[in-house]
Amino acid sequence: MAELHFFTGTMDSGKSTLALQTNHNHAARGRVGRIFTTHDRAGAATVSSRLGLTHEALEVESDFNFWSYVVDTLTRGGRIDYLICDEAQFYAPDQIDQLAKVVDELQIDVFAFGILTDFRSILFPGSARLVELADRMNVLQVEALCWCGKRATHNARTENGAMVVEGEVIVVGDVDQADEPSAGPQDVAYEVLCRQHFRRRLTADRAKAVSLAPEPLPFG
Ligand SMILES: Nc1ncnc2c1ncn2[C@@H]1O[C@H](COP(=O)(O)OP(=O)(O)O)[C@@H](O)[C@H]1O
Ligand SMILES: Cc1cn([C@H]2C[C@H](O)[C@@H](COP(=O)(O)O)O2)c(=O)[nH]c1=O
Repeated sequence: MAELHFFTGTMDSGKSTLALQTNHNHAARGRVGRIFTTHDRAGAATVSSRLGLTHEALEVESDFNFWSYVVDTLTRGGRIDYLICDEAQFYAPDQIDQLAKVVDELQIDVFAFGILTDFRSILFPGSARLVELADRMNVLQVEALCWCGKRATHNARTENGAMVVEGEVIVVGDVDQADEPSAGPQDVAYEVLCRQHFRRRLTADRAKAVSLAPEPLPFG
């Protein structure tokens, strides 16, 4: 039986790597798939992993219809055994419904990968629909860590180095790497945090500044 799988985790937890590994393993056994993504950091029509793997993909525009695409392909004699869907948090809920229909009516496996919540800690509509419809939901086993060492559960956004909770929902960006110079004044970056430090808006930079300050921070 085909299934709709949803693999989720914070940013930087290995989702795109797993997406490309999943494609590799299925393709190696002669199965024929299609790889989809949208708004990847590496640019349009590309799935990129921080481990250095990249693969060309089909870009999912807002009016793209998975059901029509698959039916058209099969009607023209094409073969599709599975779909890999990266950055699925950005897909519209209707597109997730189309993916579920592809699984049920055409017996094609769908492997979707995406983050659950945005920088405000609110579910992305596409991810919410995946939670509602997926046959299996898997949380990535390689845990991204907060600066304090606890498991990171939230994706914080920083602007001018400070965590923000207002703004556009979709802003493509990356987590700052520890060995890279910190973001410039206009840069938007992301940082994964545990819930406590997300609630307190305590990013690594701010924690460092606070620990150097003479007065302790008055937490409410
Ligand atoms: N230099 C490295 N050596 C080993 N692992 C790395 C390195 N850089 C990144 N990674 C791994 O890659 C993961 C991020 O993979 P990626 O597929 O890009 O994540 P996601 O798609 O979830 O944002 C990191 O959590 C880390 O485990
Ligand atoms: C939290 C959050 C993230 N994004 C963007 C930032 C990245 O481009 C992707 C996530 O990619 P990853 O492969 O999981 O690292 O999503 C966004 O647009 N809005 C947000 O709130």
